[in-house]
Amino acid sequence: MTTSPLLEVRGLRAGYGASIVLEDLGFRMGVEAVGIVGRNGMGKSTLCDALVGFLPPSGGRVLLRGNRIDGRSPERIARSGIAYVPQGRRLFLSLTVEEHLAMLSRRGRRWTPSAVYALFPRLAERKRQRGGNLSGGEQQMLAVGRALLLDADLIVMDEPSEGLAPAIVDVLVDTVHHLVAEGVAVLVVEQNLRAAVRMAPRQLVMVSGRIEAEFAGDELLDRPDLQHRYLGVGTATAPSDPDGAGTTDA
Ligand SMILES: Nc1ncnc2c1ncn2[C@@H]1O[C@H](COP(=O)(O)OP(=O)(O)OP(=O)(O)O)[C@@H](O)[C@H]1O
Repeated sequence: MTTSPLLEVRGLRAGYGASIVLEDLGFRMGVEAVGIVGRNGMGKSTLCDALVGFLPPSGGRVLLRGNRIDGRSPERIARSGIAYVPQGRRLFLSLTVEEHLAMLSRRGRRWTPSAVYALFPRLAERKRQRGGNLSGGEQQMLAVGRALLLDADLIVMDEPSEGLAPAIVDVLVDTVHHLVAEGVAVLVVEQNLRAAVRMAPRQLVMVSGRIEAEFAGDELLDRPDLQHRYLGVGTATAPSDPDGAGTTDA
């Protein structure tokens, strides 16, 4: 008997009005961390929005543990088991850390605000601070913590390392590994190739709205030719420049 993968995406098509962004996009993942990398404008954020129901797909299928979820509302998809940490974190600037967490906390769930504070002790210290007074790293921790309270099977993160100090990126990398060890899958869109490789042992490369290639481990980090081809990393970038090689920005 074959079991369904955690997430299976087949022939996905989505866009904005007449402009089709995702076309025949497919991949599968289990309880693991998978990175999505690619040049700007290839459709990575559109894929996140299509998976979580913010942008209903116009074709194809999204299956979570074998059940179709495409066409469901974002609320139903969240209840089905996919949580979203959107780009820019989208927190309430006037609500405190504990108010954010209390809003989503429900009796009987595995993830509680205390469990989130145990994972991110920094948030416990900042409990009474408003969203607008948190640092970028603290906001990202809160956005991840909020997603965890949904007890999701899969967390979709759109550019979580954006604008964060290296030490906070380390915390995020550890968090992703911790989640996978706890049975929570993570699909992470990253501009920062180095961060993507550290978070996820599989990276899928998006080109013009499709998954065009897949790489394992740090294969991409050692291949400036592939970085140039798939990620637009310039040939002018010295291979010894860790920041240049670490970003997928063109
Ligand atoms: N709300 C929108 N309305 C119309 N077009 C959009 C909208 N959002 C994105 N697009 C277009 O869809 C395409 C894919 O954008 P998307 O943001 O998904 O790419 P991306 O790979 O996430 O890039 P980036 O890293 O720059 O965010 C781009 O051509 C973009 O201009």
